[in-house]
Amino acid sequence: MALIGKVAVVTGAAMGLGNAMTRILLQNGAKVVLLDVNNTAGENFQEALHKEYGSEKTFFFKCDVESEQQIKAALKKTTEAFGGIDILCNNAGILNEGEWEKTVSINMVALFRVTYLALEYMNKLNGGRGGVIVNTASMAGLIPLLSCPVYTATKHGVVGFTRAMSLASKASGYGIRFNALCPGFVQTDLFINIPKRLGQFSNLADETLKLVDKFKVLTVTQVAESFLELVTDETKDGEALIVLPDGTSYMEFPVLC
Ligand SMILES: NC(=O)C1=CN([C@@H]2O[C@H](COP(=O)(O)OP(=O)(O)OC[C@H]3O[C@@H](n4cnc5c(N)ncnc54)[C@H](O)[C@@H]3O)[C@@H](O)[C@H]2O)C=CC1
Ligand SMILES: CCCCCC(=O)/C=C/C=C\C/C=C\C/C=C\CCCC(=O)O
Repeated sequence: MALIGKVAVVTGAAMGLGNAMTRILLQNGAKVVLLDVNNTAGENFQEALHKEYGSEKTFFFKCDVESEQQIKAALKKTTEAFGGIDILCNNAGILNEGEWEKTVSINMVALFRVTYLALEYMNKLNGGRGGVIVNTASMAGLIPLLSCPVYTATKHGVVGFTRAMSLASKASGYGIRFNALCPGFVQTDLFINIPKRLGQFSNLADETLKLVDKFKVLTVTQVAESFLELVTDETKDGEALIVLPDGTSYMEFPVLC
């Protein structure tokens, strides 16, 4: 799928992985709508992008993915400004075992809601152009992370949702591919703050650091390059792409029927 002229929406776009996804989409010719709850970081990033790519290629909306009203408004304005949506990157996420209900709300409930609301514009059955949805899961969506049971559960939920939506899309004719991105540890604010966010599992911080030593840490640029494959390669649908410093691989799931 060539990205020239395509319209992408990225949640959690202001910082970390979302920032790198936005950059790689722009570098490949897409227009990008940035959604983020952090207004200052979003406006600063938009200003930088306007200088680099011109003001026609991006715009930023302050949008909390937990708010149905704010998502609806952002998607409506995106379609009015750019004529449709071809790519959705559900990337906003947090890790906070202390505030575990909020972790479920942002990582899973909001991701489902943004997807359903975006389908109203993207689904070919609704007059949309089809396209691709990439959900940011994690290695913790495939393997349990001992210090983060709720984060692990949300990321397993994202992988399951992605795979089921892929099947629903194929069976119904939405014209939309669904893929999950499953990186290991990535050098971002979320990663840096892990020791402060383990809640009742803070006694397991050292065990977590051992895992970091074992898996090593990715840069956001490395992950964005793998993300691009899920967006552009039309053969990838219902996939979970593992991204680690020593390489990438597609998860092989059991086939029971
Ligand atoms: N950093 C890591 O080691 C890994 C991160 N991930 C996942 O990658 C995604 C991005 O995380 P990072 O870039 O590391 O984190 P980050 O903390 O650097 O960036 C997250 C961005 O999401 C935004 N955000 C948070 N809550 C939001 C909300 N309610 N509405 C809208 N925007 C919101 C933040 O303002 C921020 O700009 C998350 O889903 C995370 O679970 C997956 C694997 C590893
Ligand atoms: C500690 C929070 C990390 C949050 C960021 C994130 O999503 C990163 C996850 C990266 C990898 C870790 C996930 C699972 C690995 C856990 C155990 C593996 C043990 C099995 C083994 O082969 O040794």
